[in-house]
Amino acid sequence: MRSNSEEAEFLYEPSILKKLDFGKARTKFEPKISAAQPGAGLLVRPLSSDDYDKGFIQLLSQLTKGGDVSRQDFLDRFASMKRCANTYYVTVIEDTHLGRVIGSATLVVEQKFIRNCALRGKLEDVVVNDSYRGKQLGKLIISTISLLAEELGCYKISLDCKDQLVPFYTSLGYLREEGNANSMTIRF
Ligand SMILES: CC(=O)SCCNC(=O)CCNC(=O)[C@H](O)C(C)(C)COP(=O)(O)OP(=O)(O)OC[C@H]1O[C@@H](n2cnc3c(N)ncnc32)[C@H](O)[C@@H]1OP(=O)(O)O
Repeated sequence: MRSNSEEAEFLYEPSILKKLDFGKARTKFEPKISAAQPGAGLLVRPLSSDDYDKGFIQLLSQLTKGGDVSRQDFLDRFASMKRCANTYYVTVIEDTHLGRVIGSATLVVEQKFIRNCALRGKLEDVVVNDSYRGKQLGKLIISTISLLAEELGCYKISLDCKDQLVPFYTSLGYLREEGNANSMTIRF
């Protein structure tokens, strides 16, 4: 499970992304793209331990407060996520010409006892670099995560988002279920 760079490693096995059937995606791509064929100069892959140097943390700062994450902080968190096997699927889009991470989203797979020890997916931390927006890459990374959740056997996937993004996620198959669409929070 090595990435391109000699010592770098992927967070999870990349081959699973090639298996995803974009014929089952809940949106249309025009022109057609998929995780296996995202377009010239782009690569959809798991987060790699060398992505600190490819601008991953700067990308996340376009989503929310990134904070002052050092290379060691990044590597420690990467290793900690990797130890939680089959749980964290941080997935990125790389501009391979520039060697920069320009999109990211995370699937968290929660293990449950209910529903015969089911798995539930959560979509987290979706972001596309602002100079790459409007080119279907948001749709691509979210569809990748949704199909990955299905491939891994999750019985559902859900997300929290701001009101203004509801139409966007609705166009990707996410629904506000009647009587069950509240997200509640305590902030610390
Ligand atoms: C669960 C979470 O993580 S919620 C947090 C989501 N992330 C953010 O808000 C971070 C900042 N925003 C971004 O990174 C991007 O704007 C994203 C990820 C929301 C969308 O990325 P893009 O690459 O621009 O999306 P993409 O090109 O696939 O857009 C697809 C469609 O959604 C629409 N869309 C994109 N952003 C928005 C938005 N904020 N509100 C409503 N519609 C939107 C586009 O107009 C487009 O519509 P079209 O197909 O009819 O032309």
